[in-house]
Amino acid sequence: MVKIGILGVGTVGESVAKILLENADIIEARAGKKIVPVLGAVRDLNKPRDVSIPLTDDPGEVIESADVDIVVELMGGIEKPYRLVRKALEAGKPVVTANKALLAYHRYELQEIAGEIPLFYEASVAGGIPIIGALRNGLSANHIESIKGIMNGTCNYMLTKMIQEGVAYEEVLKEAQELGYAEADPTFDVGGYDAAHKLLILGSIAYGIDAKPEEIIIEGIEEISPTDVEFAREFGYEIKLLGIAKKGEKGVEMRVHATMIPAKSMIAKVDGVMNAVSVVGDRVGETMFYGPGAGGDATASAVIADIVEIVRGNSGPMLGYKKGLESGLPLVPPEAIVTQYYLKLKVLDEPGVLAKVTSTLGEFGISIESMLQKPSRLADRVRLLFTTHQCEERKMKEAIEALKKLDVVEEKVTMIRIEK
Ligand SMILES: NC(=O)C1=CN([C@@H]2O[C@H](COP(=O)(O)OP(=O)(O)OC[C@H]3O[C@@H](n4cnc5c(N)ncnc54)[C@H](OP(=O)(O)O)[C@@H]3O)[C@@H](O)[C@H]2O)C=CC1
Ligand SMILES: N[C@@H](CC=O)C(=O)O
Ligand code: NA
Repeated sequence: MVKIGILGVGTVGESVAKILLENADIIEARAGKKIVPVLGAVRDLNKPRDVSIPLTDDPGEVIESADVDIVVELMGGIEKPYRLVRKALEAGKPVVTANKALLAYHRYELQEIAGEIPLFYEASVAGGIPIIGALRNGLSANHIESIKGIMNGTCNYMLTKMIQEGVAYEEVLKEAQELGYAEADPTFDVGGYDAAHKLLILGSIAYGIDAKPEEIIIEGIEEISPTDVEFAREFGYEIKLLGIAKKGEKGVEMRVHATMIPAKSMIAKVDGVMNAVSVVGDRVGETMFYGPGAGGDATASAVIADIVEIVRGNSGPMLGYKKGLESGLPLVPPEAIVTQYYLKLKVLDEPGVLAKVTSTLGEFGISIESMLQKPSRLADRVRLLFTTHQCEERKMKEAIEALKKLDVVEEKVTMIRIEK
């Protein structure tokens, strides 16, 4: 029998304990051994729970208990779980975690500490989708060309409900929290940070990039308006919060932001809490992984898959080597990324305005791909919408500052990156 200790018996932890108990027969058949949750740590021992396992309010007790063979970390946070996971590994106990914030900051230190002790983290990226397993195992023969996808269930659920049903931002965020999709601090979701944590984990497995969240572009969905969605559709695009990691001549681009993607693409059709990640390998070509990105049971499914792997005796390097993987490709600095852009400007409706705007873009070497002019609510203003050909982020940022200084342009200029 293998005994499991769970740090955090909340949305995911509770589901893990329940599934281990309720699906014990099938799990035992697949793992080859009985797997039993024996102890959980929580903050509040008096809170009602949906599952009955022994509880403590001292996480250290779970790690130290001679009765616990594998430690599962599902409490969230960064430094506290780091200390606990480290302690468990140093005590020689395998660890499973769903904590992407922890891994975004400490994955390489933990890989070092773990050594031969298994440290598995399938649930940390795209919830129930086995994307870590796909990269570590199924696609291990490939150099990875790109990884692109919807990696935050809360944002995709919110965008879908806001766009398709017109539900207000605050209301739909509350729904996502009640459904157990959102992080303890939901600004991690809507601000793009959670998707960035996941992207960094994938970027380490695919490319050996040892970057921190502060080193990549992270933008959320707070600024996306229904008007942008409507205009995006006129150009044939949908808007999704994407994580993108792409190998190019200068290294690896990594970024998270609201993105205009062709309405006909598969990812554009992914709605609600579902995530989808496209991985292009140099030998296999494009592969696509789809499934629930958040929620107790879906996430617990991935956590238990890791436990089963450990019980079967699998391990291997947690991420792969830090240096030397993909010839030590560097991270491309945010200002050097190259992509296409959508711009929305409100301008005075008078002769010569369009020329001023297009010549300003031209000064920064930005070439216009298509343009639309739309009436605005104010009679003396119009909206100009552009999509551009590829240009460097630095040039686009400089051009936006120059546009804002034109006397015919109103202060706010909306920019959304396009990914084809
Ligand atoms: N929810 C989801 O869909 C997904 C979550 N994750 C990750 O899984 C982890 C858990 O998420 P989730 O289950 O949603 O979070 P919850 O907030 O629902 O659960 C957290 C649990 O940890 C306990 N806890 C927190 N701090 C401490 C502490 N200092 N000492 C003891 N116990 C503590 C809480 O106790 P108490 O119950 O008493 O408050 C609670 O039981 C996070 O890292 C999250 O990012 C990953 C993928 C999907
Ligand atoms: N808050 C996250 C949970 C899963 O990782 C999300 O919404 O995707
Ligand atoms: Na996963």
